[in-house]
Amino acid sequence: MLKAEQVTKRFGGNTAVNAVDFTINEGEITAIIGPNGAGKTTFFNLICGYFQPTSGRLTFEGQDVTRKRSHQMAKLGVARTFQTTKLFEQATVLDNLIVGHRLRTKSGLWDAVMRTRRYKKEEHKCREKALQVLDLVGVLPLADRPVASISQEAQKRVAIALALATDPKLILLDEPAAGINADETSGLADLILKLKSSGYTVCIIEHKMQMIMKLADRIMVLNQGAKIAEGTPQEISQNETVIEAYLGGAYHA
Ligand SMILES: Nc1ncnc2c1ncn2[C@@H]1O[C@H](COP(=O)(O)OP(=O)(O)OP(=O)(O)O)[C@@H](O)[C@H]1O
Repeated sequence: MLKAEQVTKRFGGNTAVNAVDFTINEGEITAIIGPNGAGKTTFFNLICGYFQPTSGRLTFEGQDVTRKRSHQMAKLGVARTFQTTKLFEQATVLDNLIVGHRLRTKSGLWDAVMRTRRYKKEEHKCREKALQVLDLVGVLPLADRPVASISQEAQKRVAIALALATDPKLILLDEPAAGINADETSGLADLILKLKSSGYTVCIIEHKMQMIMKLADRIMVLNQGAKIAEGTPQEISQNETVIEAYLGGAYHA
């Protein structure tokens, strides 16, 4: 579905991503792991068009997308989640979804002020879509609650719903389980498996190794910008280079 060939991103003299070859297969859960500063987030930002590579090539469903911007990648079907801090805390869960979706639909200010037929039709569609994705991520009963009043885990589900509202084929999850407890993490892992069984392709950055080992079909390991390994969870957990660079004693303990 998505292919990176020799993708490199430099910031001044710092090579954040260094000649990475990588494939995301349709229908799979692919994970990117690696120590802090390894280049994981930068790689995500390259895939979804927030950054353009310094060199190398990206293709999505056979189309060259190396120079595409984020709104173009969103249209092609690539969405990423943001940290929950990007939610409007005082607004309700549903309004967060509607505003997020409206930012991506077609009506302009004129339509909104005049409440044209197009605007009303889009508004209705946004609302329907919002309710549908809130149901999918399991927070529909919280739709009318202000975001500030719901749990961290529920907020993380809302952040995922926000990405799903754009109807992506590929969804990129950036540390979805950061800062939540073990029970909540397991609930979130179930949701990610549900996304896969609903037909989404998932790529995930996560530090919680147990979760990744359970979820991922394939894992890529980055270290200092370079890919040092790629394989199934079992292959990765036995890979000497990975154990040395990242997993260390902590994983085996
Ligand atoms: N916008 C930027 N401008 C300059 N340097 C950047 C920028 N974004 C990232 N970097 C640098 O690129 C390198 C890789 O950072 P990146 O955030 O991609 O790593 P990461 O693996 O996601 O780390 P973490 O797990 O801590 O989030 C770091 O040295 C970082 O300082």
